Amino acid sequence: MSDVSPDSANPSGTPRLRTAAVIPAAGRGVRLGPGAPKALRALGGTPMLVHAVRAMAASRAVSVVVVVAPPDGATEVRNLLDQYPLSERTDLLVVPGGATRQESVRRGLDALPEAVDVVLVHDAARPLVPAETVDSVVAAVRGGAPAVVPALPLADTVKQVEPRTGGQAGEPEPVVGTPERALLRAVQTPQGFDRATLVKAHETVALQGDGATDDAGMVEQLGAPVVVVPGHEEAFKVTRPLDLILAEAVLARRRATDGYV
Ligand SMILES: Nc1ccn([C@@H]2O[C@H](COP(=O)(O)OP(=O)(O)OP(=O)(O)O)[C@@H](O)[C@H]2O)c(=O)n1
Ligand SMILES: C[C@](O)(CO)[C@H](O)COP(=O)(O)O
Repeated sequence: MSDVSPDSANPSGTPRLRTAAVIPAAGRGVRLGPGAPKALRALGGTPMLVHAVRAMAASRAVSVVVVVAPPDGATEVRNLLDQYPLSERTDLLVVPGGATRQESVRRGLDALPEAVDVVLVHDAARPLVPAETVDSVVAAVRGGAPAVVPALPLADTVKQVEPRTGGQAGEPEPVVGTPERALLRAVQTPQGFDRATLVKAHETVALQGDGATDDAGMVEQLGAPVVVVPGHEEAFKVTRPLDLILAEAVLARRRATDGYV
């Protein structure tokens, strides 16, 4: 088993290398519908972002959390998070985000303390990821994988289509293939990385202007290996209104059975 013990000073007093979680939370949440930025919307009466920060801090491997706030909202987010203090072993930083998820993650990476060698990138929009999933991602990175992705097999058959851009919504789209479902995985976060690998991916791929939808995709473009570990069905992303209903139900069950706050 790899070392996922808490980060702290070692007996000689030299700071140990540390694991940080960057939480991009600067999106609007257009698909969720009108309202406050998605990360600040309530889930069980508590902002979704607070659940996501707690989910990262619940892993004893994580000692630094960097929240990437909406570009004009870093002070507001800092003040909000100060109302939900974390344990003393977790440092919290808040920085302003950018226009795209990729840019927001890069700003989070720029804020990392020097001693950090492993970085998790976790969507604020996945507030209910269990600590075991976080731990298994960190363990795989500390075990030597430069990029680790939690993922689940697909429940639906997937079709590749020729998209009808500019046409009427709902216009039939020709199917051009059916990928073999057993070879596919639906990817979640936190994705875990050796820091140097992720920084290089962000420098290189971002410069090429490629709009990768996840961080591991950028590492793939570098040609570095990426591995998948089992994800968790409760690590789903709150994207559309129905997801919020599901998240409320999961949270209510946890509060009733696990004493979850
Ligand atoms: N400029 C952006 C865009 C997205 N994100 C973050 O990236 C995560 C995953 O993105 P997604 O669920 O797509 O969030 P939104 O971009 O907010 O959603 P939408 O596309 O519906 O607007 C979210 O935690 C979101 O806050 C970010 O930090 N900066
Ligand atoms: C990173 C991610 O959550 C992995 O599934 C996903 O790619 C984010 O995509 P989105 O389009 O920003 O929701």
